[in-house]
Parts: sequence; C-alpha cells; structure tokens
Amino acid sequence: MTSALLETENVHLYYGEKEALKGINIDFKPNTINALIGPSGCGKSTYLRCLNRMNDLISGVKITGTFNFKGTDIYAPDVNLVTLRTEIGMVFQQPNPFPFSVYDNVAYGLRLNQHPSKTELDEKIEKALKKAAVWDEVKDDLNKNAMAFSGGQQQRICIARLLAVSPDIILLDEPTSALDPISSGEIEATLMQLKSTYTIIIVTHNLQQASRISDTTSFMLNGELIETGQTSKLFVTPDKQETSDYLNGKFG
Ligand SMILES: Nc1ncnc2c1ncn2[C@@H]1O[C@H](COP(=O)(O)OP(=O)(O)OP(=O)(O)O)[C@@H](O)[C@H]1O
Repeated sequence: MTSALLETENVHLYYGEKEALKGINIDFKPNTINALIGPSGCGKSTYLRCLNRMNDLISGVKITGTFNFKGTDIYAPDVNLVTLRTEIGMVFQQPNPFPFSVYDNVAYGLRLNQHPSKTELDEKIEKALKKAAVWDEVKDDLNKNAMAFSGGQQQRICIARLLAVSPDIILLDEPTSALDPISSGEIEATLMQLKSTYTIIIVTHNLQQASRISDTTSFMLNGELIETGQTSKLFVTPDKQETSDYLNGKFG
C-alpha cells in the first residue's frame, strides 16, 4: 500500500475560545485528489489553511496535533515558511493573479527562489502554462496583464504560477465557485491531469464536483471529521447517518 505524503493526526484549532477543529485525522496519498466537504462553517477552509500554515498569522489562533509531511513536522520551529508554501501551494476561491503580465506572474516564484537564465525562465513558464492547460489561450499574449483574462483563465494562470515552482501538494479552496460552468469544467479537467504529478486537496461545496473528480472524500461537520474514505464508497454507501443526511440534502 502506498504510504501517505501528508498525515494529519488529532488536529485541534482554536480561534480564541472557539474550537473550530476538534481532532481531525486525515492522510493524503501521492497522486490523488482529495475532497473536503461539509456545510458552511464546519471548518473545511480552516483545516485546509493549517496544511501550509496560513492560519499562523491570525491572532489568538492555537493549533495542536501532528502534521507529518514527507516525514517532517510542518509546525517545527525551524521550518522555512516560504519553502513550505512552495512545496504545499494554495489556490484561492477568487482568482488572484498579480496585477502584471502573465509572464511575470508565472516567473514570480522562480525569480524569488532560483536565478534562472532568460532561456530557462521561458522554458519553465511555457511548461507551467501547458500543465495548467492555459498555454494555448495565453501564448500570444504573455505580456498582457493577467487580470485582463477571464476568471477561468486567471485561475489557470494562478495554477501555473504555483506549478512553476514544483510543489508536491496543491491546496484549492473552492477554486471554481466564482466561475461559470464551462470554466469550472476546464479547471476540473486540469486537476484530473495534474494528479499524475501532484497531490491535490480541494475544498468544495459542489458535491457533484467532489464525486466527479476526487479519489477520497472527507465529510466534516461542526469542526469534526465525520467520515473519510474512498469517494466511490462514501457517496454510495456512507458509514455514518450524518453523511447520508448531508449527501441527501437534509441539511447544509
Ligand atoms: N479568523 C477567524 N476568527 C474567528 N473565527 C473564525 C475565523 N475564521 C473562521 N472562523 C470560524 O471557524 C468556523 C469554521 O470556519 P471555516 O471558514 O473554516 O468553515 P468552512 O467549512 O470553510 O465554511 P465555508 O464553507 O462557509 O467557507 C466558523 O464557525 C467560522 O465562523
């Protein structure tokens, strides 16, 4: 059996007095798409943001538990956050390209971390945009402002920006909720291709999306993990009544 790339155990998170995560245990295997589902406010985004320490900056937050990434504790005091967020990158709900050219967006992390020659940079940028399945749409406009493209194209440019620095894990927080169905479908198809190289963890409100693209699904409710497992099993024969009720639209 393939071992997990990222293991989380007994994760608790407190926003001040409020316990938003109540002992979450989820493992993520390489080359899988993993969906996090559950009603609004159940803690999906909070948990996702723990995975590359995006909650660290919120004052009054306390996080406990184990986060083992490739055998290393991501909360160890000597962890370099820039490196961590290169290895475990995040795509947000609203596409957030920087307000400069497509080329400079994708080059950003490469210029920060490495010192590539112009030829190397050109090659890496083309490769990243191809992997993000947006190359054909932007290749003649690499100097155009990234914000001048459609929402779906912007989201794929953001994915390319992240892929350029070779992450292991891609975190996505409702990446298609601001997009039209065609753009959403394109992002889904892109993610399906990317899983041969990366491990993907996606928060989604769209149950059909979770069932279409994910290998595993974790259902959360009120800060607790109710059930996690193979998507094909969880959607058809969930173990827990709460999961069944949620999937059948009885709440949420
Ligand atoms: N910065 C914060 N400070 C205090 N409480 C917060 C903060 N962020 C989130 N919360 C609370 O923590 C709980 C979990 O929120 P979270 O955003 O993780 O849920 P979610 O499942 O992602 O919801 P949604 O699907 O609506 O995005 C909620 O009760 C929310 O109000």
